[in-house]
Amino acid sequence: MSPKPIIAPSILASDFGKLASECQRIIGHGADWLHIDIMDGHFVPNITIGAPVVTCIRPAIEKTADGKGIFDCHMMVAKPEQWISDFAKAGGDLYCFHYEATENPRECIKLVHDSGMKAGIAIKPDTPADVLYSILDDTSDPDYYPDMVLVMTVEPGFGGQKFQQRCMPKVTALRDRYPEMDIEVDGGLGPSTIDVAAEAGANVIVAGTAVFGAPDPKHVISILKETVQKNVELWKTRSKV
Ligand SMILES: O=C(CO)[C@@H](O)[C@H](O)COP(=O)(O)O
Repeated sequence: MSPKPIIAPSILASDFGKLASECQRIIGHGADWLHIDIMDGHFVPNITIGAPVVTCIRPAIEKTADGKGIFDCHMMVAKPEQWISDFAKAGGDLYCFHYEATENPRECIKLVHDSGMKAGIAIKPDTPADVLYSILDDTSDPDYYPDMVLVMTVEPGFGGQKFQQRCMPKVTALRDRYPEMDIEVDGGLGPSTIDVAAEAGANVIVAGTAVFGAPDPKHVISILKETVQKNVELWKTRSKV
């Protein structure tokens, strides 16, 4: 099955003073998922929110059968294994941890699946994509297989940074090798950078500043989604060449 376009605005760019209504507003504008940036001050030099805040916003967002309202928790934390059960209880749907933060990524995927959440695995801009190949090539046990890969396009830690185009060859390599995988990109994405990200092969688009800061977020979300959609056929042709 072809990956579908998924737009996941990062709530880091929202007004935290009215977080629940900000989440509702952006879902109302057509966002598919909410990307929730969890930072612990250790893995990255910044602190954001934890599971109690996720618990508070969960009742405000309905999850629908077609996959809207998913809480995509990006765990920029030093010990990803430690928070799995808290985020599962809080209503997280997808728990995306960093490859660089754990000694045993396969075991971490299994623990996330055991908690009832989907598992994502993220790499920072300087981490090569091929570190993931042994995990992604081994389809023998779905418990140990990630549901999504996240290629960071900025150094994790802060919103509002410049998109790093140098990360695109990793997205292309992953898309060509894993045509059905959900591949997320995160950092500096918006109407001016979506073309290269979508052409490379990203289908899950995180955008914070570009969506929450836009006068017309609905328009921005539709540009992002349509651009991914236009590229889905291109990826198929490319991977056959
Ligand atoms: O994980 C991060 C930053 O660490 C991202 O989710 C950013 O928060 C995205 O924000 P923009 O670059 O779109 O403003």
